[in-house]
Order: sequence, then structure tokens, then C-alpha cells
Amino acid sequence: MNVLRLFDDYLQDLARNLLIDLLGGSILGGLPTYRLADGLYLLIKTITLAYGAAYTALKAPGWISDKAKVKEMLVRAFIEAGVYVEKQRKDWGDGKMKPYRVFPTIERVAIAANCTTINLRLPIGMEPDLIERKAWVFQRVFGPTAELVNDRAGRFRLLIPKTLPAKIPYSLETAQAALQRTGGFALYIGEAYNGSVAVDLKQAPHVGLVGVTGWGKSTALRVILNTWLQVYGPDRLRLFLADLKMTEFGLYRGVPHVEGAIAVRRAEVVAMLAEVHEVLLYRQEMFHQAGAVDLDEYEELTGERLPYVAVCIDEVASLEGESAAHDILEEIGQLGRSFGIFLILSQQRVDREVMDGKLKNNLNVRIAYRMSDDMNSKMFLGTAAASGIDTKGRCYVKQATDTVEVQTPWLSPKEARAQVEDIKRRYAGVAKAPLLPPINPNIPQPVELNDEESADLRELLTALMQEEVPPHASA
Ligand SMILES: Nc1ncnc2c1ncn2[C@@H]1O[C@H](COP(=O)(O)OP(=O)(O)OP(=O)(O)O)[C@@H](O)[C@H]1O
Repeated sequence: MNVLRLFDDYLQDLARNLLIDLLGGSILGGLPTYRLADGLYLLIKTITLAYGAAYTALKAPGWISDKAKVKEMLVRAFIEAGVYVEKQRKDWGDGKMKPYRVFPTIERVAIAANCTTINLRLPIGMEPDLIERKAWVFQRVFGPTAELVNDRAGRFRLLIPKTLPAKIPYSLETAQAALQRTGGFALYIGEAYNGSVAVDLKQAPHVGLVGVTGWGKSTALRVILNTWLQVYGPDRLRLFLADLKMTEFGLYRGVPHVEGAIAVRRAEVVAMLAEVHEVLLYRQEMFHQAGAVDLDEYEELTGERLPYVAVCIDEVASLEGESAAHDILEEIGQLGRSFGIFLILSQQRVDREVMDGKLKNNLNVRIAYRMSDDMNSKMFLGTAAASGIDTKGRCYVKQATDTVEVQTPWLSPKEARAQVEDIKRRYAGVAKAPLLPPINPNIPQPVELNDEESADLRELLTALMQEEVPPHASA
């Protein structure tokens, strides 16, 4: 009875507060509303109870069955992965010893809006590395972003992210905060179920971005480049851009961070890479002189700040057969990180015919938008997940052994262009230090002559050639 009374008091309070919210305290307090209020309380209580009952009746089977479904899938994963301990027990019927399996105990299944969390306790006699080695099975059952976390002795947590929103508007503040959180020189990719995703290029310096046409690669490149341009000045970042499709990087023409012209022909890309190679060699020499092992140490020892250099090539497969370009890309892949030189290579497919194995191996951050087939997805990510992507701007980001599902924010070409125009205005007239030293005046260099100088030189040469040949020279 007491419980009912308490419940009724609670409803009475709820109804009173609601009435005061709706009608205002002074009206309700100032009128002789006893009867009216009693009637309203009753009505509101009835509605609240009916709503509560209907909500529970509709949701409860879902809660039960969703949890049951997760548990059933989990046991399937345990069986498939062999994550159990086999024991013997006496059969009650025939009295014979028979084997049985002990699975990890599912302590809790919590289904939240963005992630399902399962707490597991290992049975006595099971080594933790048995379940850790088989983490891939959970990814196969629950999706490639399922993550197994070792909490403490014998306790694990399996995190299963829910689907992400199909469209997220671009926000510079969000992107900037994500870059800052890494504490390094980072690249912002987008939003995962548990927050923003940015990778520190000082840890994982080279990025491969793949996906079939029309599913978000260009947008991703815009998000990456526009974030960089708005966060770093040309004193901190220089870009070498190559766009063999001639569709991507046009809007960055004239941006002070961009070195030289945007390369659009194979020969131009080769020349651009030769220049990046010069920068690498020059930095190698500078760091050697200063006794520094990498860019951070160089800056610490000399007090001189050098810009990071990012080389972005769209449709890198178009460089097939350009062995000089491939050699340079490989060298940057191996040495670039120490010298603050990073690669972002985008491509539609990754099979052997279009992407060199050595080049692919150097790409330690892999971003896959929708891919053409399971084989390409597996070759790039180690899972077929990217071929099943059905949302534009959705990708899987793989770094070391971790794969997360990410939605790239939507940044329209128009908005991107407006941001770029702002950047150009912000840095108009600001001088930037060259990446390579000025040419040494003591070393003869090719010079361009005007017409008059050319005529003088021609005259001089003719005179020299007409001079008599000394007798000993003709012997
Ligand atoms: N992050 C995103 N969020 C929402 N929609 C997106 C996103 N990225 C792309 N889209 C949608 O997909 C379309 C194609 O995107 P995008 O041009 O980036 O693809 P792509 O893979 O680079 O194609 P292509 O290789 O042909 O340039 C866009 O016009 C837009 O409608």
C-alpha cells in the first residue's frame, strides 16, 4: 500500500509541476481551482500512466530480444573462434564422462544510442591471449569496427558501434579540436561513433585514400586540405598538389601554401616529385649538419621552424611506368616522416595492376570509401567491409590494426571555395621562406640572354672559331 501511495504522490507532484509549467504559478495559485485542478490532476495522471504502459509494452520485447540477439551472436562467435574451455562431467543418464564447453560469462549487455557494450569475464583456465588473438572473429560477426578492450585481469569489453549519421555538416571548430587533441601534425578525417577521428602524421606519415568514383573521395580531400589551410599558415605547411584528372585541386590555385603550379600532366608530376626529392635531400643535409634525427629535434637544436610538406596526388595510378616518380615516392615513403614530408595518395582501386605493392605498403593510414569489390577492400583494409558501404562520405580508416568507421563531414565545393578565398586574403602579401636555398652564385648557372647579348655572344664565338689554330694543336 505504501508503495502505491508513494507512486501516487510522485504522480501528483509530476502533474502539479506540469500544470504550473503550462499555466503559470500565479494563475494556478491565485484562482479557486480546487475542483478544476483535481480533475486536471486525474486527467494528467491517467495520460502519464497510459503513456508509460504503452511505452513499456512496445519497447520491452525489443529490449529483451535485442539483448538476446546480441548474446546469441556472441556465443556463435565464441564457437567459431574456439573461445571456450573444454571440461568433462559425468552424464546423469548413463553415468559416463562427457565433454562440455565453458564460454566466457556475458556479464552485461548495454545497448545505447551509439554503441553496444558487452562485458565479458573469462572462465577459469582460459588465457587472455586466446580471446585477444581471435578478436577478428568478433569483427566478422559484429562488423569491422567492433573493438575488444582488455579491461583488467580476466575482464574484457566488446564495443559494437551503431551506425553513424548519413550526413554531418563540416565544422572547422570540430576539425581543429580533433587536430589539437593529437598533439602532433594531424590530418582530420571525420566523425566516428565515439568522437572525431584525426591521425597524427608524425606517427603514421603516409595516407592512402581509395574508393570508386562518386562516393566521397573528392569531398574528403577538400575536408583535409581546407582544414589544414585554415589551421596552419604557409610558415608551417607547404603543399605539392598533383591532379591528373584535372578536376580536383583547381580551387587551390594561387593559395600561398601551394608550391609552384598544380601538376596536371605526367611530366609535370615527375618534375614536381623531383623538386620534393630535392627538399628531402636538402633537409637530410641540414639535419645531418645539426646532428638532428628528425624535424622536431632539428627545431629544438637550431630554433629554426620548418614547414611540414604534404604531397597530394590524385589518381596516382596514372603515374604507371614513370619509374623515376615511383622511386621518389618510395623514398619519401621510407624517409619522409623524419624530414616532415608526408604523402596523401588517392586512387580508385588498389589491385596489383594499378597500385604498386611497395607503394601500398608504405601507406600506413588507409582510408577506404566504397570499393569496387571484396578483393580490393581486402587487399587494402584486410576486410571486405568497404565494398558494402552504402552511404556517401562513409569510410573505414585503418591505422596499424585498428579499423574505425567514419563519416566524412560534408563540405560543398562552394563553401570550400569561399574558405579558400578567405585564406588567400589572409595571407596576401605575406612573404614565405623558400623550401630550398637560393642558388650558389659561385657555381655557373644557365642564364637567359636578351637579343643584344645573344648577338654579342654569337659574334664572340665566331671570332674565336676563326682564330688561327696554334701549330702544336694540329699535330
Ligand atoms: N561526406 C559526404 N557527406 C554527404 N554526401 C557526400 C559526402 N561526400 C560525397 N557526398 C555526395 O556524393 C557526391 C560525390 O562525392 P565526391 O565528388 O566527393 O565523390 P568522389 O568519390 O570523389 O567522386 P569522383 O571520383 O568522381 O570525383 C557528392 O556530390 C555528394 O552528393
